[in-house]
Amino acid sequence: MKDYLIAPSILSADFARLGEDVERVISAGADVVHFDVMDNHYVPNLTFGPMVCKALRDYGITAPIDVHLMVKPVDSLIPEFAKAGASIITFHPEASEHVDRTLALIKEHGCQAGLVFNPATPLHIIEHVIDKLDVILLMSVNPGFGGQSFIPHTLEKLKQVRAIIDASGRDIRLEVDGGVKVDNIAEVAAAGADMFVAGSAIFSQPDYQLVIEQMRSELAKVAQ
Ligand SMILES: O=C(CO)[C@@H](O)[C@H](O)COP(=O)(O)O
Repeated sequence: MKDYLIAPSILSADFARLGEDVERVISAGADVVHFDVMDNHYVPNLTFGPMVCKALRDYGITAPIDVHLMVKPVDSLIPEFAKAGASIITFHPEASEHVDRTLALIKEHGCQAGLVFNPATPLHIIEHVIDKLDVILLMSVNPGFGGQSFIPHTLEKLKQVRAIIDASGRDIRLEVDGGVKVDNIAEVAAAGADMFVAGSAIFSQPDYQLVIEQMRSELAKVAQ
């Protein structure tokens, strides 16, 4: 099977017991912690910042932390998140005045770098910065909230980005975020994604391991 990564979005975790809940989901078989940073400016919701990322590291979380910045401006938070233990930092091109500089800043701070595309954001910028990308994240919902429905048009966009990545010959993860569930993950993988953010699908269930196993068994059905 392809090397697929499952990244639970802790937006849907139990904030009152965050360390415990994140440890539980990683022990249940998740690969990456997806850490949604919202500023009530770029998106209409407010979550957490570098202090909470550091608190998870101090608690003993060693899994990669995938920081998705839904903030504007972006740059001042990058050193803070790198210091706090982020592994991957992604941001929205609309939120940075200088996308190339922001990507370079992430890499200078020792993290993997990625761009995030909203459902209506065009993809043309990728060709200008592909040499600096470790991750491309396609939003399959409008950012700001968990529990929304997957926007079907994302499947076509995933196919386009998969073709761009394959043609580049570069090792770039194609991540998808929003409305990913057991019953659509295979279709999303078949369109080209290899990293799956899932919040409500995992954290709303009593048995995280069962959901993650069901997702992996759906992924095992995808033709290579
Ligand atoms: O970034 C976001 C929303 O802005 C996501 O990470 C959601 O948190 C995913 O939640 P589900 O759609 O899986 O419930």
